[in-house]
Amino acid sequence: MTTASRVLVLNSGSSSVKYQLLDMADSARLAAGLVERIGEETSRLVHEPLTGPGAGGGKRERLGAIADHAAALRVVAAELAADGLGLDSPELAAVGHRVVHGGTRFTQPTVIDDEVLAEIRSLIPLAPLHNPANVTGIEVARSLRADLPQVAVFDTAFHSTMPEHVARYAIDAATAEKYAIRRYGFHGTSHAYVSRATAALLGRPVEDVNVIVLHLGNGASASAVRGGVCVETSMGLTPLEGLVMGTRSGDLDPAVVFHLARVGGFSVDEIDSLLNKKSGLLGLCGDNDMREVLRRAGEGDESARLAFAAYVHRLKKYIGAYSAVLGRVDAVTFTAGVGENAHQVREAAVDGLAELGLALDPEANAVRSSQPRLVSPDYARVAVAVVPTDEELEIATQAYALVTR
Ligand SMILES: Nc1ncnc2c1ncn2[C@@H]1O[C@H](COP(=O)(O)OP(=O)(O)O)[C@@H](O)[C@H]1O
Ligand SMILES: CC(=O)OP(=O)(O)O
Ligand SMILES: [Mg+2]
Repeated sequence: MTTASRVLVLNSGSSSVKYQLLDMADSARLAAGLVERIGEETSRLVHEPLTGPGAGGGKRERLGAIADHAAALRVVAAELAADGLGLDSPELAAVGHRVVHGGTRFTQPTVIDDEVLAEIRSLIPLAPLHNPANVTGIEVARSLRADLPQVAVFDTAFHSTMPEHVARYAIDAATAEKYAIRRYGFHGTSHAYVSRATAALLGRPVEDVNVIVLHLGNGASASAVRGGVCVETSMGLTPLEGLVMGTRSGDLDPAVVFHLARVGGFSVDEIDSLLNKKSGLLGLCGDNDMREVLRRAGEGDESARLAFAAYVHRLKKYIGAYSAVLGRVDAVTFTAGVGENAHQVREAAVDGLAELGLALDPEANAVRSSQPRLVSPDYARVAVAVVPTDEELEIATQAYALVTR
């Protein structure tokens, strides 16, 4: 039995790496940071040691080009080492990796060996913005510390409980089977963590609570969770389906793709890039950051107002749809960058849904806080909650449970 109780979590996104070092003996955060704008001239690292000699000194920032994820991870390792928290530490029990796509095979946290890594690599076509960065994270961590267990925690895992008739697309069954075409769902560690935290906030057992979770970050997804079990989610084969996102379209008529190809002469790659990188809020108004959209909309900018209205309309549709899926809803919970911070989005999404039992307390909704909280009045049949997500803590918890089992 090992006494090592620390877990380093790497959450690699398409152009960023978020990381945390946690001590699972008491769930304490020992260091945290972020590298963003990887691949650009203006890359930025923010590192905060929360223990050891560097603690108390606040955040350290480094600016300057970081070419790719491998370079970013080396910089992260060096920052941690500078505080005596490097990968060579004997107190490390594991590295936990967020892996976005786990396909049909990975529905549980998994210790990574060569074969598992090859399988994660083979899923790159289903998550081209995410899985390559996840693979790089695993390779770099292994190269720095070969003896340490590396654990993959999959975004798709929490959604693997969706019933077959929810997960299947209504297309030819043999074709779907041959190409593994079905709805997988993403942001699962966040939906799992936030749905549990919502039950705790309501003071009720998870088994008794039905929650609609709205994870609104750069990528955005909704899920319907019945008694702690996911029964429906808005993302599908890839993280493109569903809500309007920062740069992704979410739902559209698939014939848009044929039309662009036949009439517009677009290649498949060009359409992929259009829908994943140049759509959503960015496509509608030229800005993908909700802060900027809100600022411009507040100044009367028409395209920003349109983008906001389209974003909120899609949210409302999913709240309505998932109310029908669940039958009884106890809470609607907002999380991630937009959900936790943009009170205007929460207000507009819930507006007009009194018949579904939803109402907001405007004063509570306007309060800025990093704590889980209710923003609905006591009389509301359905609670509206804001719960900060913590994918890193959830990944560390799952990874640590696996390696100490
Ligand atoms: N104060 C704020 N008001 C509105 N939106 C915000 C605020 N802070 C962050 N955001 C939004 O949150 C998004 C990032 O969310 P986050 O959950 O960190 O995303 P990801 O993990 O996908 O990178 C930003 O693009 C921005 O639009
Ligand atoms: C799966 C997904 O969309 O992740 P992110 O929001 O980090 O881009
Ligand atoms: Mg995220």
